[in-house]
Amino acid sequence: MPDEALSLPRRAADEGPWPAPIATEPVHATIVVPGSKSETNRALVLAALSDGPSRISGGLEARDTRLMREGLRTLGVTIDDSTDDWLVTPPDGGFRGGGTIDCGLAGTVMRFLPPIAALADGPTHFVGDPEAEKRPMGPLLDALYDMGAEVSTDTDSLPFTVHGRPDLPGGPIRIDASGSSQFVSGLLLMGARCARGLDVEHIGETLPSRPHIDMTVAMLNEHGIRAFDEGGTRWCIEPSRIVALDSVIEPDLTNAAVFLAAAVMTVGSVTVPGWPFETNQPGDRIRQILTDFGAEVRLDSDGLHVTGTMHPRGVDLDLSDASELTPVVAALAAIAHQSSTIRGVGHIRGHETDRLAALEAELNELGSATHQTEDGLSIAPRMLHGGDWHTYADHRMAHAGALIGLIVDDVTLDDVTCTSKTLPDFPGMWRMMLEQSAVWSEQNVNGEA
Ligand SMILES: O=C(O)C1=C[C@@H](OP(=O)(O)O)[C@@H](O)[C@H](O)C1
Ligand SMILES: C=C(OP(=O)(O)O)C(=O)O
Repeated sequence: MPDEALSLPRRAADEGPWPAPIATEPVHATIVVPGSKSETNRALVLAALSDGPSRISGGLEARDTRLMREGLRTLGVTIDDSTDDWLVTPPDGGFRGGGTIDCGLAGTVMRFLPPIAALADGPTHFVGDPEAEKRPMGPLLDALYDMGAEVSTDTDSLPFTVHGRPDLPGGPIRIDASGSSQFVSGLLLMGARCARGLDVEHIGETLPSRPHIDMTVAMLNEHGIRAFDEGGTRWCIEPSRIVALDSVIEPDLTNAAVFLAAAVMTVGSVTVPGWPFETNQPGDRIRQILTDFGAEVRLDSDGLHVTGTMHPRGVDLDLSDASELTPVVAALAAIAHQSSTIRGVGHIRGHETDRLAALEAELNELGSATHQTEDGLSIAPRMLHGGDWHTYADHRMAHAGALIGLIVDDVTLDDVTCTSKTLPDFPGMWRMMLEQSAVWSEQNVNGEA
């Protein structure tokens, strides 16, 4: 179980059932979204593997990134995160074994740190939340074994122990990454530190979340590492030092999605400042998705602006590249005026929870006609009603429930504190969004009078 010291402060008011606040007027708000989880955890890992100290600015302060920092500290990395600019100093004499790393429910921690532990001078034990023990790990653990590390595990999932060696050979690896792109990213991030480099070939039928692999390759390039991407399913990395580099983290575009979707839910408008014009984050796909629903979407130097429409359309989307968006998209689809189909996301049965089963169960509990397909969901328009919404410890299930609760009376989440996985204070941000909307409404009505 997670060490209490690792939990972010949770507000007593947010513990226990959380009645999702209703939007008494359309949402009109500007929401500043904290740093990207995916970029923050890659930047931390690359800084730890680099040839000198580096700074990370705008890093996300949330449970997943805190677990990553604690995990790296266990491996001997020094991280000063007492100010907003984190200073990361790699260990002098190589990575240190002998510790236990808590992965919580963080995919990036459980998939990015075992490859680094494989370079350590002793064994590292990995544990996680009970839900984390259901997440796929087998292909990555097999790959570590093929690279020259010993791995002890009873179940092919958490908990397990990686017996590292500083002279890890590496070499050619064949891996089925159809369960998670993070297997590939985790290997590529440390590949240059293997004695023979790494030659990773994906041998599965499908490869989800490809933009996240592109993000890994792009960040490796910035650190002076060339990962030759051969045909999109094979990546070759020469052994080399990893050049230390200061980095600035973009806002988390996937976390922004729930706030932007609030504009569509309530026929209001939301702005997210600092939206990058160019990015490797798959969350950027939300711009096209909300346009498909019928929203007006505009990107300018002030940020991304979304204005909702009275009659949101149904959508037909392949979300394999941006599967993290599925819960928020499914919530919107449930209130759209035509049927929707979401495809290409079978692997999210192995995310924080089985998201297809969870969305089917919770949406139908509120009166929806949602069905799982082999690789996604079909959602037909129905009038929704209030009820209990289970979050299954999944932050994005909480986002979906909160969204529906904006326009459907009496939706109560069993737990909202799970949102601290990637946002330090989602309930506070949600309340602030509604408070801003009330002020906007008052000013607007007064302005018109
Ligand atoms: O590498 C990353 O930062 C991520 C990759 C994706 O994982 P999957 O490929 O398992 O979907 C994504 O869903 C996850 O939220 C973050
Ligand atoms: C799938 C997700 O997270 P993780 O990094 O734990 O895989 C997510 O954030 O939607």
